[in-house]
Amino acid sequence: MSTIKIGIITVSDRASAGVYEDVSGKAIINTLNDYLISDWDDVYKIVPDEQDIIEKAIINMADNEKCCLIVTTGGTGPAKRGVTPEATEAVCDRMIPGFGELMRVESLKYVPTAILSRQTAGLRGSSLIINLPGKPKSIRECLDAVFPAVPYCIDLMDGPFLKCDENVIKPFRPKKK
Ligand SMILES: Nc1ncnc2c1ncn2[C@@H]1O[C@H](COP(=O)(O)OP(=O)(O)OP(=O)(O)O)[C@@H](O)[C@H]1O
Ligand SMILES: Nc1nc2c(c(=O)[nH]1)N[C@H]1C(S)=C(S)[C@@H](COP(=O)(O)O)O[C@H]1N2
Repeated sequence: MSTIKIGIITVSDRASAGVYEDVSGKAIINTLNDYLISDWDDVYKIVPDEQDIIEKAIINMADNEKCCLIVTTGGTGPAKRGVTPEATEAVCDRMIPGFGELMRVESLKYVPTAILSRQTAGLRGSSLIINLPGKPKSIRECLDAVFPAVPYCIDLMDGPFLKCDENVIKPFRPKKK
């Protein structure tokens, strides 16, 4: 069986320049390690807030690395250089707006500025791409909300079966594969 690969893309001018450590990308890896019982490998990249560079990173992880899931962090807000949702939409075949909608609703429990995130999700080939905000604490807040739907989404794309630790996160699969 081929290994499950998951892409993590940190989009931040300062983290990519080494001004600060990328805490958010590592938080994604730690959270997925908590959730998943299945063995998986991360494909990890830090990029600046440049639309073409973000697009190339997503395309490489989807088309070449064959990541079933790609999670981005950062660049989703109204700051002028924030273009991660635009890069995501540009490379996706189809969008799944419910991810962004649910993450914003859940995030409102933590911060009134949750509505500032334009985060979205979409499909490219056999990859699901999900945007998260940049703040380290937003990673778990958002992933806890939407991850229960992720394994079934990947099932429906004929991707690998993601087995989760149900004491940590309960995936919902309406139909057995
Ligand atoms: N990847 C990250 N790792 C650690 N902290 C982060 C990360 N991204 C954002 N933050 C924190 O969240 C704050 C708000 O993030 P902001 O939206 O300004 O993104 P940023 O990536 O820092 O911006 P820029 O791309 O201009 O460097 C930052 O000041 C920083 O403290
Ligand atoms: N769960 C959660 N969502 C959140 C936040 C947060 O702290 N927690 N921060 C908000 C803020 S302050 C901003 S500006 C937007 C966009 O963040 P980004 O530009 O770093 O992606 O995400 C929002 N969503």
